[in-house]
Amino acid sequence: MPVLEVQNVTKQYKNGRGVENISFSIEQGEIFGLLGPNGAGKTTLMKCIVALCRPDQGDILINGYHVREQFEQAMQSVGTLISGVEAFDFLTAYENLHLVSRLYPSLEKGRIDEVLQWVGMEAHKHEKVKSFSTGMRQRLYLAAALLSSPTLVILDEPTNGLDIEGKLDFQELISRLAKEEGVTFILSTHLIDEVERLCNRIAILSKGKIIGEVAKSQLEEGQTFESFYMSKIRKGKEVNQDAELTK
Ligand SMILES: Nc1ncnc2c1ncn2[C@@H]1O[C@H](COP(=O)(O)OP(=O)(O)OP(=O)(O)O)[C@@H](O)[C@H]1O
Repeated sequence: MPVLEVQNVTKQYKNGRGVENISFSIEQGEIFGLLGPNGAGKTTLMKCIVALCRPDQGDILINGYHVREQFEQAMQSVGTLISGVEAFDFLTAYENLHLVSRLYPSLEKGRIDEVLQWVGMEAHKHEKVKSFSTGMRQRLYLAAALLSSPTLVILDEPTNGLDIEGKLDFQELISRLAKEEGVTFILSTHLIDEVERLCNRIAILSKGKIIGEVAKSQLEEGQTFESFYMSKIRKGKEVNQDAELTK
């Protein structure tokens, strides 16, 4: 059974933007990259997956549970880092994670320290979040996403604001969790080197639609995720230009 199934999902905002008829599924242990230009619909789709946004049509299943009808069961094994979801500034890193941990009564003692160590924030755990840099906040959000030992982790531009070392540490952590613990990841990012390094499959969103999907194993000789991405984006532009000309 796939960890995540997105079936014909459409979400249209009042201004007509959003995502249209999106379908894909992800198997356990995959690192799935969601790529696309600014405004393509990546965050919207991720928000739909974790029910921060209600699709107009379509179904989303996590480990076989319907996100809409079986929300609690579906979300039990999900960790998320989605733009726009903030920590409490007036609490420390540890206190913020402690607050999140109350959602998961069966967490082991010491788990907060463990995830803080993973993301390199142990030394700052008793500092208030209001004094944190963007990168430190991002590390804290990642720690929160991993706190409950989720089997599916949804990361929206997770290395935004991280320094070089932070990025590399993060990439190592994701690879390790996927390989050793079988954790499944969906990752949206604009950093193509991150995609090449981490992802085993990608989907390309453009103007709310999927215009390409490929696994690393399906790439032709000499082809990279970057060249696949650029070929799809260029093709999309040509199609749009042709449509304009025939209007
Ligand atoms: N709450 C909203 N109300 C109206 N339109 C919205 C809303 N949120 C997003 N949009 C629009 O929907 C489209 C998709 O936005 P979304 O944030 O999902 O894109 P994205 O691929 O995550 O972009 P980026 O790479 O810039 O983060 C954009 O055109 C955006 O302007």
